[in-house]
Amino acid sequence: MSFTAPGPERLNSSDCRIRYSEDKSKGVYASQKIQRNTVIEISPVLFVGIAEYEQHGNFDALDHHTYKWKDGRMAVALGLGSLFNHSNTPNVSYTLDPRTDSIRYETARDIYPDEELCIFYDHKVWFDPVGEAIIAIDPEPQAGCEGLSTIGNDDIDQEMPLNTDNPDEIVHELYLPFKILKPSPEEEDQNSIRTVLAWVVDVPEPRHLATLLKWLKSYGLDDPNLGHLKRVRKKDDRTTLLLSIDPTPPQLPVELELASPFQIPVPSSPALTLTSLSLESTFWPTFYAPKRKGEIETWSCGRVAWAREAMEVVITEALKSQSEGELPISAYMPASYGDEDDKKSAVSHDTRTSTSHPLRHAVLNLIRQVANLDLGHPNSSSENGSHYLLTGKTVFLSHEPCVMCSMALLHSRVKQIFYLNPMSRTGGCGGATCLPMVHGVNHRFEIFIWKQTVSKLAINEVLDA
Ligand SMILES: C[S@@+](CC[C@H](N)C(=O)[O-])C[C@H]1O[C@@H](n2cnc3c(N)ncnc32)[C@H](O)[C@@H]1O
Repeated sequence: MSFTAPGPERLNSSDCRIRYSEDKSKGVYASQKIQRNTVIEISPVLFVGIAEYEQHGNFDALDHHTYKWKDGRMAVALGLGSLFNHSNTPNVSYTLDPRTDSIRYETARDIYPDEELCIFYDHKVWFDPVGEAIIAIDPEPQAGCEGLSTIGNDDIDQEMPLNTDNPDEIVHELYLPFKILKPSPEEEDQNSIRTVLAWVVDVPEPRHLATLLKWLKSYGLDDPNLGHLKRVRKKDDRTTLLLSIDPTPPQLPVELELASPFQIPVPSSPALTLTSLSLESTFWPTFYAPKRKGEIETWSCGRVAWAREAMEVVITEALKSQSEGELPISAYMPASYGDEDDKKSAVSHDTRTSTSHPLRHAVLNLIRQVANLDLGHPNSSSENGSHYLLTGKTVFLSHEPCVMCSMALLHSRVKQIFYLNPMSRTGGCGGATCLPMVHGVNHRFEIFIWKQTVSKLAINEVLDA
């Protein structure tokens, strides 16, 4: 029997062919250009019951061609379905259709003649994948194939090959190499509204308002920190003007013969939801800015490539740390994507072992390093601790930060963090707790969890990372 016999000429309407390669044996290839989102194959499936599979399927060649169906049965895809090879950057997505007991394969991008058509099996595969260029694959090969990743609906996560020709092309959330931890909407009540004390004054004569508004401006009291609040409140025939949030009362123009200003609590930020709008407006009329809440920024190919590169640095640095006798934990703050003026970057390791100091975590070392960088800068300001601030920056981490480090990141005003290995027992960003989402903290940052964990960097799960 020949293992290099060409497959049949025309297999389906998309004219896909079977070809052989030394590394992967059979695979599916395009023989002409295929547009993105084209259904190239619908494979009916044959089912193998769980008991039957455990007795037989587990041990024969079919094991390499089975899909785990959502009800636990194993499914053998007929047609081309069993011949798609795996890629971490697949160009074909697949969905299981329980109504018709079939699997539908669709191109995730434009395909060119002679390109191999690959699907994404799972983050852990049981063989050494050939031709992968992206970050370290979990090296633990599994004894047998336990089926391709469990699929049961359309929400399978897949990575899309990045379009290097067009770095601005938006990558669909489904194809991102990371998950976005979305905060659940906060329960809002009167007590959850954050307020500051502001000076206000009653203005019995509405004609004085214009004079007072001009006066506020000339005295520099048109504070941008009050931009989320309306200047005037009209309630029950009473007109009140917002003056300032300074600790001392402003000196009002005497000729207007106004009563003394007084202090009241006003919301410290704009209303992000309609509920908070009505709650905040009971304190003082507030502007509604719904877009700012939980707004998830879009990810372009260029930005995803930047994040991948940063994760590669994190892995390399964590392994370096390990080779130096430390824990394999690292943190990396790259220059911000798309900001040519931002050159600030820093990388750090966990140094608990060499320093015999329990607080020398990678994150704390990173923040300390940034502080040192900034203190050495001629324009640095150490006022209010601002020299250690990571405002607007992204930090990439080999592990989910512990509660202490999560709090330090929160204080540092970091914009977002990415981490590889979750720490379910000790993590402060989704594991044991999620500090940026705790009620009452004064800053929130976005959390992105890389879909692929790296077992080479595994540490004891009760350790603080
Ligand atoms: C569903 S089959 C795919 C078709 C298979 N190549 C064949 O000739 O029958 C899965 C098997 O293909 C091989 N394979 C799939 N993707 C591969 C990859 N990226 N690198 C190496 N081998 C791969 C592995 O041996 C795996 O068990």
